[in-house]
Amino acid sequence: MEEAAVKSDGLYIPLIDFSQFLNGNPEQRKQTADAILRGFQTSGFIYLKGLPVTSEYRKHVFETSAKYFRLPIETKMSHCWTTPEANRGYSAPGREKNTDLTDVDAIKKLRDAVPDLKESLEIGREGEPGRPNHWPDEEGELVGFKETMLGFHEKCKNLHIEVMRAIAVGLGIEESWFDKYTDVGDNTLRLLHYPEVKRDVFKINPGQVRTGAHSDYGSITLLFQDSQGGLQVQSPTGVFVDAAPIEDTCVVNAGDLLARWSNDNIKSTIHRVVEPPSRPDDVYPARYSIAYFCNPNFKDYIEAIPNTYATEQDRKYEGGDDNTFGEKSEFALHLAALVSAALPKVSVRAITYPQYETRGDLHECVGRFRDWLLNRVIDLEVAAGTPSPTVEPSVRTILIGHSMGGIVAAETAIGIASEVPVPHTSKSKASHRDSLTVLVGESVGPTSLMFPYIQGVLAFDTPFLGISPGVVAHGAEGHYNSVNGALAQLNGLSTIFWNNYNQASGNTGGSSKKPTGALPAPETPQEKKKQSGSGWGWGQIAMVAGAAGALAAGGAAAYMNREHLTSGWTWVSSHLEFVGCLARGTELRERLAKMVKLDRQMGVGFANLYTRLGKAASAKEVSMVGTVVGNDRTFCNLPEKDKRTTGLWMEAINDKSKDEIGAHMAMFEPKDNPGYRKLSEDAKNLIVRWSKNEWYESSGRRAIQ
Ligand SMILES: O=C(O)CCC(=O)C(=O)O
Ligand SMILES: [Fe+2]
Repeated sequence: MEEAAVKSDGLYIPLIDFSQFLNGNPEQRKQTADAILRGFQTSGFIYLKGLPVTSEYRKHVFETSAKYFRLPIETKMSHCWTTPEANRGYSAPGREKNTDLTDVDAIKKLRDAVPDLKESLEIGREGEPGRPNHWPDEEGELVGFKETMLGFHEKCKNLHIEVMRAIAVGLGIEESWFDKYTDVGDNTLRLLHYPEVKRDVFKINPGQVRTGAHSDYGSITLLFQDSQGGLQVQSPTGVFVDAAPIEDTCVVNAGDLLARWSNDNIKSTIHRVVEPPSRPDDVYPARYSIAYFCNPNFKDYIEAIPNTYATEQDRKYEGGDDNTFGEKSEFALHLAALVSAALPKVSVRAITYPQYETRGDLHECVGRFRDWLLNRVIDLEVAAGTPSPTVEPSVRTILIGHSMGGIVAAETAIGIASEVPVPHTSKSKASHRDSLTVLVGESVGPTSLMFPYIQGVLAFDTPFLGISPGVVAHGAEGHYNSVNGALAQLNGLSTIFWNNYNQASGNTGGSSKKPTGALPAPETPQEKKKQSGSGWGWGQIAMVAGAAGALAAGGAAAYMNREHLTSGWTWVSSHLEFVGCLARGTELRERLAKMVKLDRQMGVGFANLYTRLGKAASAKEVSMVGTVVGNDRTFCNLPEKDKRTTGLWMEAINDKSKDEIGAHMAMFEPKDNPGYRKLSEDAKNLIVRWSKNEWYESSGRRAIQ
């Protein structure tokens, strides 16, 4: 039933007859499912035959693809790939470089030196709001192109559903377990063409490849290759082994997401495309392949698949990405609903920024967030059909950040606004003449220039002035101290808290009063495993975004996650750069002052809703500071009561929480925060207050796809 498709250097890739799963009896189905799962577990790759894709149909799709690539480059460039979010359209040779590198400069260098020798067309789910596919005009040879490709997209979508069912059967869980993740079909069909290339090119440049070594990022990839060859898969010993074409088969490999989703039971293996196996001629012929990259539905919450771990302890990865504002961003959605009801003239949307993006250096993170925000707003403006979005944007954004996310949100707003001349009180009539005049114009209405237009920054428990000494002090919450200790040991970071402590106590003295926090307990092997490469982040940014005259908000997460507090060094160091911004006292105060200025001069609303402990909290001994009365306990350092320099700070009392970090984390959990309703109301009222202006009054709610 199972043969070897590839067997070399310790790499074994099985060739499996999928018809035995699709049409077989229960025993055949189970055996086939087991073989499929085993293949994914051992090499991360399998070959499937017996597919519901006839040779003629396959040939037709490949021929249609070849016709497409024969179009002149200018024609193909007319519908080119634009943003990673949309991931649709044509990519010319040299645009993409497949690699597992993550450093932007290093990738650029590599791409310049050895660009992938390929071109491609990405086709996403047709009809996804705000993300249209970029189709070529259907003329001549290309008549019927769209229909063919959408038909194949659908065919592959069904194949994805069936392969995931086989994995479920192999794992011994409900066969339909994955169906709820695969029904939408948030998958990408990618037509690939590797143009013919002189043999010398590979000789002259030893690093030259057709597609650089990489792993795929989604759940599974269905790869249809022609007969030329060149695909290689990395063996356990690090050797690249040919995964030679076998007629009428499909190569299926698991991606990074499935590896993580399966608690690393399944492998996501590195592969690449090189020149075909040696031939006598001087020119390697063109190669065509078609990859179908599968993902769970983009809206889905992802956590470990059942039966991929024995006990809770064995679960290596945290679920989901977007649980700061409640498990499925409920708070963001709830708030969007409240705001929507209060602002009936505009459409309101909540959009969450992916958690994994909030890493590393603060300024780089802000840059990435800004790019993302810009793309999202452009998508919304395009969907709304706004004629000139940069002159008269119809989208207004409220950035909403939790914890450190508030700092990202504030930095983003400051950055965007700094490119806008401060408006004079008298408006020049010339300002709306054309977009260029407006952009460089000196005296214009504030609303016409900022793009994306930020209406407000709403922060939740953001330590704009650092973290309160009570949080770091050695006290009743024993295990939290390990991380504080770890933080304190790290160069530079020790000042995060102590600067603020000094400030709070009026002590401007030196570093002699640093805490001598205990180092974290030695990690268990389990914990170690949990941290290495797991990719969880301390933060996430969530957005509540509106469209077509609406609002958006972005923010981030808990930078201290309860479960991760005990994990010590790795946690701290992996986010060191980012958390490090808390150590820069002057920068902290300047940031706040800039936000206040933005509020006053440009009408960008700004507030920080900070947690304060209520009835459940006891007074707490704070070493070197004294005693903090129970209900004075906050997570954030509070400003002196001068709103002119620090903006609006509103308390959000939690009567259930016994400690500051608990309150900080439970802000958006109704069951752990009795003040949740009030918090939501306060947040809504602020957004409504900031948004009820001329723009709002002149809006009419428009339907957005
Ligand atoms: O063209 C191929 O055979 C493989 C392409 C690939 O691995 C990819 O695009 O991710
Ligand atoms: Fe790939």
